[in-house]
This record gives sequence, C-alpha cells and structure tokens, in this order.
Amino acid sequence: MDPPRFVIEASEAASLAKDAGVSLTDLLPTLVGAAKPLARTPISRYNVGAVGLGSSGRVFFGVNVEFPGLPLHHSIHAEQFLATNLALHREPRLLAFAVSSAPCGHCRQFLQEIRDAPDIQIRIFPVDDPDQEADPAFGPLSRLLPRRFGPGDLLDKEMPLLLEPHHNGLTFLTRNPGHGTAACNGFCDGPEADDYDELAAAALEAANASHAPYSKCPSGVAIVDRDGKVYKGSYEESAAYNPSLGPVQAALVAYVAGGRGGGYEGIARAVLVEKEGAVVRQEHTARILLGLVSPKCELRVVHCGSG
Ligand SMILES: O=c1ccn([C@H]2C[C@H](O)[C@@H](CO)O2)c(=O)[nH]1
Ligand SMILES: [Zn+2]
Repeated sequence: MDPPRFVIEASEAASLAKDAGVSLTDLLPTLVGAAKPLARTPISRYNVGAVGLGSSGRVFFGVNVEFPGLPLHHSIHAEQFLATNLALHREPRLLAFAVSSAPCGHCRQFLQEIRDAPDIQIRIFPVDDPDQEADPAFGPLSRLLPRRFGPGDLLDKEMPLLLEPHHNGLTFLTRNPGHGTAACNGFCDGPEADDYDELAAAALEAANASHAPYSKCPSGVAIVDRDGKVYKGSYEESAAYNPSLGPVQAALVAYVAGGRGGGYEGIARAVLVEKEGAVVRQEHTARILLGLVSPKCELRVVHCGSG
C-alpha cells in the first residue's frame, strides 16, 4: 500500500484545481475529507483535518495526533501539524487553509508565530459532520482572533518568525576532540557510534532551525526508523508559551507525514540536541514522551553551546 501523502507538489495541485475548475484556494476544502482519516486519535476518536496552501503553490495536510498514557496537553493539533509540516518543507508562508472544525483558541494563538498571521485565510469546512456549519467563504485569521497577543508583544520586528529561516549558531561541545563521537559529547565509541553521529548531526540541524526566540533555548530531535530513514523535528515556541510544540512532537509530525504510515514502534533510535544548562530543557519530557510511544527506542541527549 502506498504511504499516506501529506504534501502535494505545486504542479499536481495546479492540475487538480484546473480539473475541478476552481482556484488553488478553493481546492483546499475539497481535500479536507482526504486529510481527516489520516489523524491519529486513539483517545478522542475525533479527527481533525486541515489543508493549507503555501506561497510556493504546494498544498500541505495537517491532522491531530494523540498519545494515550500521557496528559492531553501533549497532543498535536491539526493546525500545529500543518504549520510544522510547512516548516519541515521550508515553506516560507501559509496563505490559506481549510479545516474540518473551528480552530481552537490554542491553535489561533499558535498560528500567531507566522508572519502576517492576521491575514491567513481560513475556511471552516466540516466533512461528515451534519451538526457543524461550513463557512460560506474564506476569511482572515484576524476575524477569529481580533485582539491578538503575539510575537510583536515580546520581540523586535526583525526577529525571524516560525516559517522563516533560523540560524541559531549551535555547535557541539567537543570536550574530548579527536576521540569518540559527537553524540556522546566525545565520551563514547563502539560499533554504533557512527549511527549516532549521523543522527546527532541531523538533530543539531533541527536545533539550529528551531524557533525559540522567547526562551532562547532552541532544541531539535532526530529519529531514525528501522529502515534507516531519518526524521527531524525543531522545537517551536509560542509567544504565549503554553501552545509551544516540543521537538519530539515536531519529529513525530515528520514521522507521520513522511513515513510509511506505521506505528511508533518503527522508531529505532533518537537524539535530542539542546543547550547545556538551558533554562528551558526538553530532556525529561522527551524521555517520557518517547518512552511511552516507542518503549524500545533509545534516546541520547547531546548538549551543545552557541557561538
Ligand atoms: O483546533 C483544534 C481543536 C481540536 N483539535 C483536536 C485536539 C484533540 O485531538 C481533538 C479533540 O479536542 O481535536 C485540533 O486538532 N484542532
Ligand atoms: Zn487547536
């Protein structure tokens, strides 16, 4: 069976729109029904599908993902998945999205991390749910969150926002250069060392792309599946703190969006990269989350410095 698809290339999206006789934006609601079944909702069985258009003309899917055994606030909302999917594919702008349920307050807030968030066009388009009313047309996010609190309240205007390039300048601490591997901060070697080196390099890349302007504690996770495919996730902060998305969740978005559609037991190993002595640390939460979703996955934590 083909793996589920979470990105539609620009040329294919254009031809789908042409065939349907609609604009690219009006194509989005027609795809919500395809996104919704891809959600992973073992707790609620309430699937949410979001389908967004990026400035490159590509179309992205987002779904909600829940983790049994963990408190609800670890869940990934469909809109967060969508924004993370864009970030993963280096899509600089989210122009519009259609979504199967009204975006909750937490998602309206999370989306504020995107440049010109108030102008993102949204259409609530419930499918298979006669109790919910569809919006007749797209309307701006500012209609759903009029008096916003956002990055502008805390940051200079020049600071990069969520989908913009980040270069956090993190490097490994080489306490013992010339011996062992970066993944162990130079303190381990052995047959697996090279595997972890590659994974640590991917996690460092993710940490360098992390959006963490509020705590200045960027982090990244790289996971590898049993086929050797690597998935990267960058920590994404919200100006309102609580809607932030952790680096393990971001890596799981990459795994769900880019994998074969299998369970998390397919994850073999993981590396978390974060700053040494960071005031916001991911390690404990990452161990709990990964330990629960994929008990056999080994997680290593590598500390780095900046500058
Ligand atoms: O804006 C929203 C609101 C809810 N959900 C998800 C979270 C949870 O998995 C389920 C029930 O709240 O729906 C979203 O994905 N987006
Ligand atoms: Zn939400």
